[in-house]
Amino acid sequence: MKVFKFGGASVKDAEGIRNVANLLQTVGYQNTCMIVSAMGKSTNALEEVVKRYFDQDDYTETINEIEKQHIEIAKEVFEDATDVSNEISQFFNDLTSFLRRNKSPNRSYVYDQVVCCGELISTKIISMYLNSIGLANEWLDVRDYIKTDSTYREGKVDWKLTESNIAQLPKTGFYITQGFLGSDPNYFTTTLGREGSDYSAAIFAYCTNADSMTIWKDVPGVLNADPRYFNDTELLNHISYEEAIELAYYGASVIHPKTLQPLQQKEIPFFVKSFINPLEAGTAVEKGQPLNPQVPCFILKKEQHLVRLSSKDFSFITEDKLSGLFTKLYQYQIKVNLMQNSAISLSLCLEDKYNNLEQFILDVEEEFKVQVDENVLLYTIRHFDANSDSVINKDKELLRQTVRETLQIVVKN
Ligand SMILES: Nc1ncnc2c1ncn2[C@@H]1O[C@H](COP(=O)(O)OP(=O)(O)O)[C@@H](O)[C@H]1O
Ligand SMILES: N[C@@H](CC(=O)OP(=O)(O)O)C(=O)O
Repeated sequence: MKVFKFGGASVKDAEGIRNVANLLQTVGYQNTCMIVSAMGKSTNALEEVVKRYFDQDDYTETINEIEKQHIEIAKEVFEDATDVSNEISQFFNDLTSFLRRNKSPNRSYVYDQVVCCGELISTKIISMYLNSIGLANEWLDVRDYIKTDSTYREGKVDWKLTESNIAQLPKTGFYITQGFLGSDPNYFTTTLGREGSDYSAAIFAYCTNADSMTIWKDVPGVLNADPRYFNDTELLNHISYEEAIELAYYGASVIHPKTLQPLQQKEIPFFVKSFINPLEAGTAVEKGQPLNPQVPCFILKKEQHLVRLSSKDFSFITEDKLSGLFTKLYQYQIKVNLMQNSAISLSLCLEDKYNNLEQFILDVEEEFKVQVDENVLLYTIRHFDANSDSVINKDKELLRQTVRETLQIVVKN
C-alpha cells in the first residue's frame, strides 16, 4: 500500500482535479490510499461561517457562496453534474440545519462540525469524478478510522483505536478519504489542527505499514527556503527524517510538523513531489540521509510577537517564576518559538494563534514590566554560513541567537 496526499492547492479548481486524474494515471493508483484536503481556501471560507455564526451575523450568504463555488467546479469536470450537485447541496443543507439546531456555545466544537465540510465535499467530488472516468475507487469517511479525544480543533489521535480501525481495510484497492478530520468517542467530528492533512496521510501510512508516502505540492519538493519569500532557492534532493522534523518545526510550512514522527518510527520512505511535474524525483526523506545539497536553509515565520519581561524589583527571574510564566503561556495556548534570558529579564518570541496575548500580558504585568513588539518576523537559518546573514534584511534586528548549526534572528516587520 502506498499513501498519497493532495492538498488544497492541487485541487483548487477543475483544472487541478483533471491534473490529479492525469497524475494518477501517470504514476499509478493501485493499492493506494489517497488523502485529500479541502479545495483551495475553502477551510478559510468555512472559518468565516463560524465567525459569522458566533457574531450573530448572517452566515447563510457565505454558505451559499461556498456551495456555488463547489457546484461550478463540479459542472466543469462532469459531463452530467446532476448527481454530484445533489450530493454537494445535501452537505450544505446538513450544515445549515446543524447550525440552526445547535445549542452548544463551545466554539471549537462548532468549528469542527462546520469546517469538516470542506474535506467531505472535496473528496466526494474527486471520488465521483475519478469513478466516472474509470479510476475505480472507494470513498471512505475518515471519521470511521481516525479516532481522537474531544480536543476540538486539535484532536489528539487515539493510536490504538485508529490502528485497529485502519487494519480492517483490505490492503489492496484504491481509497479516497479526507485529510484533517477525525472523530471523538461520541462520533462528533474533530480536526487535527490547521494544515493537518499531511499528518492524516502519515497516520494512514503508519497504520497500513505503507511502502511509501508522497505529498504532492505546487513546488518541486522541499527547497532550502520558501520561494514566496526568498530568491534563488535550491531543491533539497535528500534529507533525513531528523532534518525534515527540524525544518518543519522551525516553520518550513511545506510539511506539517506532526507528519514526520509516525513516518520516522516505521522508517517509511517519504517523498515531497510536484503535482505539476509528477515524474521528477522531488525530495526523498529517508533514514540517515545527509542533507543533499549541503546548503543553508532559511525559514521565515511571520506574525510573531516579541515580549520582554523584566522583574520590577530587580529580583532574578528564577525557575519558580519561569515555571509560573510557562504554565500561563500553556493555558493561553501561546506558542514560544524562541526564548532568551538574562538575570532580570526574559525575551520570548511568541505565536498567538488564538488571540490570547493581551489577556496573558494583563495577567503578568502586575509582577513584571512588559515590553511588546507586535508583528515581528522570526528568521531561522539551519546550517548557516558566513554569507547567510546577507540574505536577511537586519536593519531593525531585535534579537539574535545561535544554537549549534541553527541561527535565529528576530527583526521588526
Ligand atoms: N522549504 C520550503 N520548500 C518548499 N516550499 C515551501 C517551503 N517552505 C514553505 N513552502 C511553501 O509551501 C507551499 C506548499 O505547501 P502547502 O501550501 O501547505 O501545500 P498544500 O496545502 O497544497 O498541501 C509552497 O507553495 C511554498 O510556498
Ligand atoms: N483544509 C485544511 C487541512 C489542510 O491540511 O489543508 P492543506 O493540505 O491545503 O494545507 C486547512 O486548510 O487547514
